Amino acid sequence: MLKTQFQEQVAEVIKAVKSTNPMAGSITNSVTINLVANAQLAVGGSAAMVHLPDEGEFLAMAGGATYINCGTLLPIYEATLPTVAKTSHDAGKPWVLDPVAIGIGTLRTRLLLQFKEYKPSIIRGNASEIIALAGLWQLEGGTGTSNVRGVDSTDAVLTAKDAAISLAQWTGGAVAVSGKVDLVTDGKTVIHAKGGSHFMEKITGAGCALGGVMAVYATSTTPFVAAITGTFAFNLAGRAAEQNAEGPASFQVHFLDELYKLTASEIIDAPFEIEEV
Ligand SMILES: Nc1ncnc2c1ncn2[C@@H]1O[C@H](COP(=O)(O)OP(=O)(O)O)[C@@H](O)[C@H]1O
Ligand SMILES: Cc1ncsc1CCOP(=O)(O)O
Ligand SMILES: [Mg+2]
Repeated sequence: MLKTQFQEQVAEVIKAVKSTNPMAGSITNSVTINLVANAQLAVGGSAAMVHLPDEGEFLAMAGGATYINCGTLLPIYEATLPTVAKTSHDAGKPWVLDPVAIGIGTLRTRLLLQFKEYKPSIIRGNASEIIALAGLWQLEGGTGTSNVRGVDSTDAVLTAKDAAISLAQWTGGAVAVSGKVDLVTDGKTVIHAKGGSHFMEKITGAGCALGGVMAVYATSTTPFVAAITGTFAFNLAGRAAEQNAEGPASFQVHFLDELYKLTASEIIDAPFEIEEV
């Protein structure tokens, strides 16, 4: 696809979400739940966070897409997460997976393994998480969880390229690897997108919020375009927020303002390169 065709589709979904206020429900971690909801609202979406299986199922059917983030697991999630993933998959509804902290504990490993058959429409993670998920699913480019050190990446984004491509080819959706330069792929085309801010590594939840925002965009376009749109929005808003930030706390405040202010005509300024696989 041509660069201008991506830009047109990204501008379209930015406009559509602002005018339709689509709902994307989330089952997400207790550390960053508030930032996720605020980021979803800032771009024009509607947020709803739940923990229980029947409530998750309800949101999956009522909303346009669902976000699952396994950051802080509790025993109830053993029932909730597979129910929501299966409901979304069987209903043909898009769902976004953030495999936060893959490798910690047996429940997380079991759930992430189970998600393979429910084919998340978008998988979003940092490089270490994407490599580890491909490893868990026994796909090319994946390895064990040896480089996962909690929730932060110890790998460079480009080292996760093969893992991202094989995950996308398995799901038929999109995979986004975040970092200084982000990589988004649908298994055929790879987008390399620049921008953002070093402050995004100094606040917790930039990645979680990005997954939640991708779910909002996934209500209104293809998984690949939704993942690209979220990535561009965060790169532009992060870059702009840094101009007025004195540290991580003021950065987070400015970041939400910049996400809110971002328009369809500005998003076409997001810098990116296209690579065909
Ligand atoms: N050093 C950086 N420079 C610019 N943007 C960054 C940097 N690190 C992360 N980001 C941005 O922060 C967001 C979250 O990415 P990341 O920090 O990799 O996720 P996670 O929080 O899951 O580890 C993405 O939008 C990414 O582009
Ligand atoms: C710190 C932490 N611990 C468990 S989940 C979580 C949040 C991780 O958020 P992000 O990956 O977006 O920085
Ligand atoms: Mg993360």
